[in-house]
Amino acid sequence: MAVFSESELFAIRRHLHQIPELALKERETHDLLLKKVQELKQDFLVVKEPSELPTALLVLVKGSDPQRNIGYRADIDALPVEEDTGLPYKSTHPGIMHACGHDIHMSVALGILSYFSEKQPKDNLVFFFQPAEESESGGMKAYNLGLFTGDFQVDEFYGLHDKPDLPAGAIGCREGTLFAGTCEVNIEIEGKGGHAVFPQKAKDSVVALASLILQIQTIISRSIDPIESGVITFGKLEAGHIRNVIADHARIEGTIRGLTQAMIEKIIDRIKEVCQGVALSYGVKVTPEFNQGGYWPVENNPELTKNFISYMRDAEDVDYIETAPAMTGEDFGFLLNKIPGTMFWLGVDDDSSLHSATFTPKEAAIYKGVQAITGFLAYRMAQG
Ligand SMILES: CC(=O)N[C@@H](CCC[C@H](N)C(=O)O)C(=O)O
Repeated sequence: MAVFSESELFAIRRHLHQIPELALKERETHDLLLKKVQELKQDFLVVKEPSELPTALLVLVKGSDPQRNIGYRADIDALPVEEDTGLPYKSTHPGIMHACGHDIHMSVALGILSYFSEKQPKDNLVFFFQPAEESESGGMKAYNLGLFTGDFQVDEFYGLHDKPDLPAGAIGCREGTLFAGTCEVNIEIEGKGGHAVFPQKAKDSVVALASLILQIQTIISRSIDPIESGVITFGKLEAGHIRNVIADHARIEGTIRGLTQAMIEKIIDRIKEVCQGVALSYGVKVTPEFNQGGYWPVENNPELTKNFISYMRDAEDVDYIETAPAMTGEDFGFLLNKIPGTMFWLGVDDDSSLHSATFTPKEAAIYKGVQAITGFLAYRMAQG
């Protein structure tokens, strides 16, 4: 029954780090978050555990004289990455790791929540611990299930992502687009198998696939305006069974990135055309499939973001850094399309990048983040 101290937040973060879980399976994480919320003073708190999205957790902090409901979102899922940090508190779940720093996001949110559980806010605050940011569009699911209605309605939303190339605790932001929109792309190739030495009798899906990948990569260099830019990465490839049988089937899985929805749509259209061309050239069937879900470009609301930046820039204890747009994606983009708000970065100072097995964010960022954001929320509420 007190505000979590810096050392308590470190302990919470380490515990969360040890129990990473994949999208929509964040049961242990949910239970730990709930336990921590239950340790707080309950006078102003209302907890919602939606059965339709069972690993999500919403906590309302009732304001003393509410003019609006301010939302704060922290994502809670982890990635299928085998941790290689050597940390004494490393993941205890084989093959799964908080390699995107959502353990930091959750700890910061708990720190802010604990502060306002003791010091009642003026406005209502809605904390949303969101499952499934890395895949499965948890933010979109929550919105479409109507979780932000009634007492949990949100008028403006804020949320952060950690950033390894900013100093620990620094706040980064920009007006306009902060994160790219993303779209998952899977492509199946159906050819005809046969003996390795009779290629003329087969339709080789591996050769078609090799050509397809190289041609698709030219979309970025040849089909789009270099000033606007985009990314296509295939991170997974499957084909064949053995060296001396021509593979009848191949499949690739990738991700498309663009800073505008128009760019994503342009890349999708060109991929479809290239698939048709490869199908003709190699006599194979090529079937692309696209899934954008809730990973829309993260577009910060102009007024709210100007206000956020103005506070962070002027605040004495905040190291504010203007950042460029990033090609990372975030399903907070969907929520910000429905509810105005601001996404921003929290520096965690590490040489390893997000999603790497050695990613080791600096814990010093947690408390600095809590202080900067509680300061901002108090300022925002005082604006009337
Ligand atoms: C912050 C971050 O790293 N987010 C992920 C989101 C991935 C969304 C989607 N499933 C995709 O891969 O296209 C990212 O990879 O940027």
